[in-house]
Amino acid sequence: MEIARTIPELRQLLAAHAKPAFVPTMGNLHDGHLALVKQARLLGDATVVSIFVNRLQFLPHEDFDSYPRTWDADCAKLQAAGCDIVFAPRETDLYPEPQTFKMHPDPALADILEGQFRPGFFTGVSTVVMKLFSAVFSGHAAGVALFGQKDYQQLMVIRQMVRQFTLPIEIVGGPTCRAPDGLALSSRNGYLNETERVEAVQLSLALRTLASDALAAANALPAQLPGLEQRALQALAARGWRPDYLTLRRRADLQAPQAGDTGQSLVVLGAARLGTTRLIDNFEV
Ligand SMILES: Nc1ncnc2c1ncn2[C@@H]1O[C@H](COP(=O)(O)OP(=O)(O)OP(=O)(O)O)[C@@H](O)[C@H]1O
Ligand SMILES: CC(C)(CO)[C@@H](O)C(=O)[O-]
Ligand code: BAL
Repeated sequence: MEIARTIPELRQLLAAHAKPAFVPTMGNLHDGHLALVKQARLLGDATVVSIFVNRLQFLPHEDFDSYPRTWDADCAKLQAAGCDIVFAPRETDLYPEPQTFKMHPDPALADILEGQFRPGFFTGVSTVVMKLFSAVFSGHAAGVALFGQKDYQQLMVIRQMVRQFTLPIEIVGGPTCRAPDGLALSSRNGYLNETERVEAVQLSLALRTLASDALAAANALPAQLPGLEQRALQALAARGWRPDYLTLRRRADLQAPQAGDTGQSLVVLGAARLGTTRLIDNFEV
């Protein structure tokens, strides 16, 4: 496994390869990341994983400084998973000058849900992903990049960006890896204390309940949905959570369902704080 710190180093390592398969991460790797890496190995002729905690996607009060940085453990896991190249730029390698030129994703998709509660988040994400794509894929006629469905809205924003800029990159979504109790794996799970870790699965259970209540509503769904969502929010709040949103949306555009939308076209998504930890999750209905 090779390690590239700078874009020229990365490009040199990739020069002999035809189709990079790329997994962008912020490090502190878990089995969800490693499942993407294993999938990537089947899809390209060089597997590249980036590790970069991107300041641009964090609000000033968020956890940029405390975000776990676990370089040695990450490298050991990537080596064992069969990664070929780790791209771990320093901030000055990726942002040698202030990033005044930014991506502005469609507000209809990016200013709702995560974007409502983390304003500017998807500008930060899509800007760094565009920069990472440029570092990894320039000079390549084909490539593939993999993202987890745990970050459902992020995957949609990136798909839209790639489509609208006709980048020659296939975007592949990997299923959400879960702990045995059903909690979605996430780097931020490491912030939870023992009691919170036991409680944490309740976010996914609340989403499952919302999904099954919504299916039971059948044709009455558009009228009943606000009440069902409110009930789900209150149930989590009663357990001590501070939910940002628990909602049922259309998979196609993350807008509210309309009469006639069936289960297969819907997704439940949620974000909530337990203590100081903010968790997100979703299920396709
Ligand atoms: N449980 C999971 N299953 C599958 N993919 C995942 C999972 N968790 C994260 N990913 C994916 O891994 C990639 C890198 O994510 P990231 O490094 O932010 O990890 P994370 O666990 O999502 O951390 P965070 O706590 O910041 O949300 C993203 O595409 C993300 O969707
Ligand atoms: C895609 C990403 C690596 C961009 O910083 C990040 O948002 C993440 O880890 O999901
Ligand atoms: N996995 C999403 C990255 C973030 O929360 O900043």
